[in-house]
Amino acid sequence: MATGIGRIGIIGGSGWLGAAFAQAFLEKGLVAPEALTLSNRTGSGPIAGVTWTSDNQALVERSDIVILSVRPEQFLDLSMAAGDRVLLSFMAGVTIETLRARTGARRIVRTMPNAAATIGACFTPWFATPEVGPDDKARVQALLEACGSAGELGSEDEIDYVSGFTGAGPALPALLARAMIQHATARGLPPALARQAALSVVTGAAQLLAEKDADPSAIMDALIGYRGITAALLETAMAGGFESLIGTALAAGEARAREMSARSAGSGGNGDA
Ligand SMILES: NC(=O)C1=CN([C@@H]2O[C@H](COP(=O)(O)OP(=O)(O)OC[C@H]3O[C@@H](n4cnc5c(N)ncnc54)[C@H](OP(=O)(O)O)[C@@H]3O)[C@@H](O)[C@H]2O)C=CC1
Ligand SMILES: O=C(O)[C@@H]1CCC=N1
Repeated sequence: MATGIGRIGIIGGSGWLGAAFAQAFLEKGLVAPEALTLSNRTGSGPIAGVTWTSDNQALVERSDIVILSVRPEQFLDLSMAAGDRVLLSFMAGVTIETLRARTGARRIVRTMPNAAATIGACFTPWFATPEVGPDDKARVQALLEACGSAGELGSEDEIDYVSGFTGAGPALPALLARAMIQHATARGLPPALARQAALSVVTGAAQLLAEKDADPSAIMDALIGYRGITAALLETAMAGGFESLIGTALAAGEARAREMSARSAGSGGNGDA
């Protein structure tokens, strides 16, 4: 192995997540440029000093850990045999069974990062098959922590749940910010100021909630305790079903992840390629 982490290959290394993790590995000194191989269909990309290829099997041969970061539908057109390497998948809705059937891998880790990986603020849950030993689990944890934090899940089933949760990342907070911008603009605030106000509310809240021991309920209770404006706002949102709607949305994300998993299953295997 080139370093304690080993040689890393990222299939889809020029994509949103693949490039974010590749940059973070290099910036944190976790992986040396000569130990990092990235692929896409053109065999070239914007990250310098590493090896680029369009040959995914060549990438596999140069790697100890292979990260799969193509879109689920692109995976169905992709051919590679992982052998004994650790295969770490970022893909939503592609099960361990499908990964095993299509790549021959047995040491498989499914993960669910999100778009905040680009700013190193992504929490990535992961689940590993029993064949992944403690040393490789430690490597996986270190690789994922390059873009934020990470934690092991107890079952693959939980990956489908978190796909619409951690995987969606900024999506629900962005919806909240947009709803605030739309309301404030309709109320007559200048659009630029409405945008600045809404984004500062959401990003300021994120920073407060990132404080150690921050408790969303405690923050709400403290503000409701004034029995004034925030109490009116929060109690109206809760009485209107805000929390139950968030639950319904998360359940819809989970259901879609399961549909995608079912669709990708039985798509055929070429693990001996
Ligand atoms: N983006 C997100 O927020 C999240 C994404 N995910 C999952 O992560 C995975 C990657 O997503 P994301 O980074 O957003 O996707 P992108 O579309 O940004 O990246 C996909 C990458 O795959 C490359 N690619 C496509 N086909 C092949 C191939 N046959 N061989 C090698 N490379 C190929 C593309 O390059 P080119 O077209 O040049 O070949 C591109 O670099 C997806 O499966 C998604 O479900 C999970 C959670 C959150
Ligand atoms: O929405 C998606 O399908 C991808 C995977 C999870 C988050 N983004």
